[in-house]
Amino acid sequence: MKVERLAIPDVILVTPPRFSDNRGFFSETYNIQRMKEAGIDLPFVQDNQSLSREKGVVRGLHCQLDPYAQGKLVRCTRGAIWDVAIDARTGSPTYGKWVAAELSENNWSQLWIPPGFLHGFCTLTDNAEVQYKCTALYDKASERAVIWNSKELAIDWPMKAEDTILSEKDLQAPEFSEAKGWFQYK
Ligand SMILES: Cc1cn([C@H]2C[C@H](O)[C@@H](COP(=O)(O)OP(=O)(O)O[C@H]3O[C@@H](C)C(=O)[C@@H](O)[C@H]3O)O2)c(=O)[nH]c1=O
Repeated sequence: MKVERLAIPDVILVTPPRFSDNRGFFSETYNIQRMKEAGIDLPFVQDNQSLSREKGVVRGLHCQLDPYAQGKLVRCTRGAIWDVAIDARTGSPTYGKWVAAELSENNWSQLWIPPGFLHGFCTLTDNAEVQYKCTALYDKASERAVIWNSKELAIDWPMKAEDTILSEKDLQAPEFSEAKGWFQYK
């Protein structure tokens, strides 16, 4: 399995092998031992899947507060997305910095986003299907969001604001300064 630590080294891009033959392919998309060797060793308790019908859908930037803070292992099984992780851990040397990776049905990569990060993505194709494993259960009261195009974060999204589609909730999210103190760097 290919393993790459990104500019924020706690964020890890992994690419499991795909074995192709005349029928199609086979792939171990999650193997606890290989993920542990890659540095992803928290237990997962919930699997999620979303479908975004159109290119330009933005979901995020989302997190849950402790004790429901979630690590997420994200992949794209249909189409392509641009996935972004933002370090929101107070005291972290990379606090307020972001990293991104393209995840697609073609490159077969998965992005590990630890607890204490905000997460979001935009779809690069129509009908983008995203599946991700989470280390904590959904807890509505613990959910928090930061605005996707935060001036403070200056995320270099690969599309213009006028081409995006967001939920009402995400359009009303506050600036990153609101996230101060949500998480501590451990
Ligand atoms: C996230 C979530 C939502 N829901 C419900 C609440 C709501 O009625 C409906 C849609 O929820 P949302 O609009 O929050 O879905 P969405 O905007 O796709 O939220 C997701 O965005 C990405 C970026 C993440 O990182 C995820 O953790 C999650 O926050 O699904 C659950 O039942 N369980 C869950 O775990």
